[in-house]
Amino acid sequence: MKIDWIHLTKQYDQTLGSRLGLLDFSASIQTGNTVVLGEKGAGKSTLLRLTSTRMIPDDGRIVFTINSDSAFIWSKSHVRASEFSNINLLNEKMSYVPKVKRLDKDTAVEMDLKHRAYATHVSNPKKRVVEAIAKWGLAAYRHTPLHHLQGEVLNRYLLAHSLISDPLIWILDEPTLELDEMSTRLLCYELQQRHTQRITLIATSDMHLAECADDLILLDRGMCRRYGKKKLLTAGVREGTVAAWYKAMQVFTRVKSSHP
Ligand SMILES: Nc1ncnc2c1ncn2[C@@H]1O[C@H](COP(=O)(O)OP(=O)(O)OP(=O)(O)O)[C@@H](O)[C@H]1O
Repeated sequence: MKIDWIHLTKQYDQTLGSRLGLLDFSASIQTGNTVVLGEKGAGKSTLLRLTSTRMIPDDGRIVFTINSDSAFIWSKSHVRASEFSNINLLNEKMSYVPKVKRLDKDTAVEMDLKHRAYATHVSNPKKRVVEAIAKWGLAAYRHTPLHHLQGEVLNRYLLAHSLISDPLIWILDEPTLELDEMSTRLLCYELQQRHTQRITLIATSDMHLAECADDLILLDRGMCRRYGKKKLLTAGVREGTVAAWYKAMQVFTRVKSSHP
């Protein structure tokens, strides 16, 4: 299984000019945990939104290869009515957790998880929902309407919901922003369980979570600065950690931009 991003570009339209989301981004990832790093506005969320097919690239394409018989392409020219059923098939295999502060649905937590389980045709859906509620500490919120969820609980619900379908591709935008230590540990455990057979793409500024990476992508002002195996990239810094490597890259950027 792999994802290839090929010359991906996204520009946001604004009344006072346009803003660059991503520029000519090319990279390729295989099964494992890929962590996307970069400063504010570097393009992390843009890359995740495009990959989740919630947003259409202006240029370039994304190729999702599930196995030798199954591949999907996401590009401007593929967003034609005739191709939508294909993208729906891809979306059944993919879960995306965006950064959200509130949901505007009235459905109760348990009911919504059940809907997701039935809609994605998982085996033994009732058992799966019971397990998800227990695992993510949602028992006290089973009957709570989604629009009442916030902060920590909302984030745990989003993770539980996204995992119900056991997605082949899991996309997480800053998943630990509102998580406590215990839930963060649970997330890291989940990432370790998944990494041999599935793709997980995570944008984060949490260096503890970033250590769960197999691969790293570093974005800088919409462009790919570095990407590759975590082991190889972090071998270049004495501490051998993602945090130390990322800090070194930031210092290097500052020095470079002050001596153009
Ligand atoms: N909906 C939008 N409309 C206009 N510009 C946008 C929009 N979303 C993002 N941008 C701009 O695109 C660029 C990349 O934003 P993006 O959110 O992808 O970066 P990021 O690395 O995820 O940043 P952060 O860490 O702050 O979330 C930024 O300059 C941002 O202002």
